[in-house]
Amino acid sequence: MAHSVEKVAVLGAGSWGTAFAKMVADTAKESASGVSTVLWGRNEQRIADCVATGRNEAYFPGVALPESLKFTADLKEALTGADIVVLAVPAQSLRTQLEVAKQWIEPHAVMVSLAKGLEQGSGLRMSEVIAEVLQDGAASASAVEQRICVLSGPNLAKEIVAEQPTASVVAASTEEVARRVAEICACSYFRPYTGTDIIGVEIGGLVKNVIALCVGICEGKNYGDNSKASVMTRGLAETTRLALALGAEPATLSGLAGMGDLIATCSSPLSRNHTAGRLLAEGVQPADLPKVMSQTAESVKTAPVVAELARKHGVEMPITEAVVAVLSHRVKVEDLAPKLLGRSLKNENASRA
Ligand SMILES: NC(=O)c1ccc[n+]([C@@H]2O[C@H](COP(=O)([O-])OP(=O)(O)OC[C@H]3O[C@@H](n4cnc5c(N)ncnc54)[C@H](O)[C@@H]3O)[C@@H](O)[C@H]2O)c1
Ligand SMILES: O=P(O)(O)OC[C@H](O)CO
Repeated sequence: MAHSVEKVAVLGAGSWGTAFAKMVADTAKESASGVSTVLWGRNEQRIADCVATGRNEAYFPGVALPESLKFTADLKEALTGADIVVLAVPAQSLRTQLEVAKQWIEPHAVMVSLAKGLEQGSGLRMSEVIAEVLQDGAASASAVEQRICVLSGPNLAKEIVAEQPTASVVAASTEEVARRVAEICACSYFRPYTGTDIIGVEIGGLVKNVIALCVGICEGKNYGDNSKASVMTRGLAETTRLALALGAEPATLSGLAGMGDLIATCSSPLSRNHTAGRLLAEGVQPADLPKVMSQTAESVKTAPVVAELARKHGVEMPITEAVVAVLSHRVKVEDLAPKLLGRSLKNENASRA
């Protein structure tokens, strides 16, 4: 018997966590559902400022957050009684954060991953990391897996905070769970579609970051729209190859979590992955990116993990490999295009699947 949703906890008070929490609180208000929303952040001073001002100035200066949205730096308080837990911390922090949080997570709580990355070391997708951490002697693997959900799509947080119309995909192992999550965020400016292709949704979201970094390099080198469209299209082809090899459904990759997110991220100056590529082309060293940018660009750490996963499954991913070569100083940004264009000629559709 499914629990009704009374409380949603969002963990991670960065850009996407704040935007998502606002959306859940707005949805509750519009639908008069009575769902309460709490946003947890680890930085006590920042959370105290959010409580005092009703804004998260570090991420969205001047934006008033809903009055009903609660803020806390106390993880136990955030998680106690939460029917849905939304994980909005970067991919490489998720396992550590969840290990600490799991003692207070309700046994029935649905877990929603918002992160778009693969874990370094294990090569696992975020849904797999969550399953690994939450499984213990008490819960069967399938019972835990049924509670795991992912949400991904063309969702630039700054546009969502400005309440610009946006769509996305929520995937879980059953439509019923995906729908429960969709219902907490389906508001006047956000339309979540549901599905069961967790692999396709996750791979679409995390590989597009790598492709966006490559498009950012094109932009920084002042290449025009032909170059960018070529990288995006062939980027989608290699994303699809990897996703299908891992068991995804082809339609997911031409949907919101695949092509949709690729278009948004590769086209937008708001994208941190796109920005990271542009900065590399302008001469910033890969190791200096975190210092120069104050926010997370997941592709920098995820690209080598994607390349490794692809090699393991015998999938060719030339753009990803080229990005990894740039990030590891094996190829200069100037040599990226010759490296990609100089490969042996092939039929466009031959290696799609
Ligand atoms: N920003 C967006 O537009 C957007 C949209 C969709 C998906 N995403 C994805 O969401 C994830 C988070 O991105 P973001 O944009 O919110 O990043 P961000 O850099 O804006 O914020 C990340 C937050 O997580 C916190 N954090 C880092 N490590 C932590 C830890 N161990 N414990 C607790 N908190 C920790 C940071 O302090 C920061 O507040 C990424 O995987 C990103 O790809 C972002
Ligand atoms: O800013 P980025 O590059 O992390 O992209 C944000 C979202 O993933 C876009 O959907």
